Amino acid sequence: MLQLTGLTAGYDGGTVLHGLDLAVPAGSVHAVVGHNGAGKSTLVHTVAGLLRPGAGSVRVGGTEVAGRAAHHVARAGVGLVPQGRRVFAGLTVEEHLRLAHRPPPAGRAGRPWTPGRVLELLPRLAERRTNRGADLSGGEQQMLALARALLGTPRVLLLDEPTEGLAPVLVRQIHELIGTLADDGIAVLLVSPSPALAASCAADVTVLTSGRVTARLDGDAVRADPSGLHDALALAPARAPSGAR
Ligand SMILES: Nc1ncnc2c1ncn2[C@@H]1O[C@H](COP(=O)(O)OP(=O)(O)OP(=O)(O)O)[C@@H](O)[C@H]1O
Repeated sequence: MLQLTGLTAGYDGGTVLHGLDLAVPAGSVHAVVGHNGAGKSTLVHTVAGLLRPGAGSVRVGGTEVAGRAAHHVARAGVGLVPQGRRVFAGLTVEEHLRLAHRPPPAGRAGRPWTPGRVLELLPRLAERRTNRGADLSGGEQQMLALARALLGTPRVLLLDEPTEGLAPVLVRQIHELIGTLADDGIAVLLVSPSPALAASCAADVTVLTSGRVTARLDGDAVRADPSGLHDALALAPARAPSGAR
């Protein structure tokens, strides 16, 4: 469902992603794990159309979207849950959901996501539906960011550090939710510095080091023995050299 080939991207200072190849089939979770500065957010932003790639291909269900604007990529079926959640402080949960709801294009397979359906999936948000973004806990804000992305009925969901700063009980809930969404047919690409998140729910795990793939592991193998993933991360430099190259 999501196919990246030779993806290269960066900023004015230079190249951050160096020819990345990666695939996420429908109904599966692919985790990209890497230290701070490895290029994880750059990867997510490039796929989402927020950053123009220097070279390479981004295919969503076979359609090329590399270099297209973010609204076009969203229309092609890519949903983004950004790092830091970015909910609106002054809008209520209901208002967020109303604003985010976009009926899927004609012919899109699967059951469309509506505000009612996301509130069934996320009952805590239903209880907080009249609360403003500023009054939600970090976990509730994360759920709201996820709800907002689902309301475009995505075929591909990009999750940028979805458990950052959350208590262990919420981290477990997010792991379960990610599994539920993949079971529903969504291709999930999640990026995180946490090997635990990758090991919890991913079918495939890629280690990103200074914008290059340095290991590809099978999720079941990581669950059986996480030492391979820990070794791959230990071999990666803890920090990318300062600035983009
Ligand atoms: N807007 C920007 N302009 C210039 N350089 C940037 C910009 N955003 C990120 N970078 C640089 O690109 C590199 C990769 O950053 P990126 O945020 O993609 O890493 P990351 O793996 O997501 O890190 P973290 O886990 O800390 O969020 C870093 O060297 C960073 O300084």
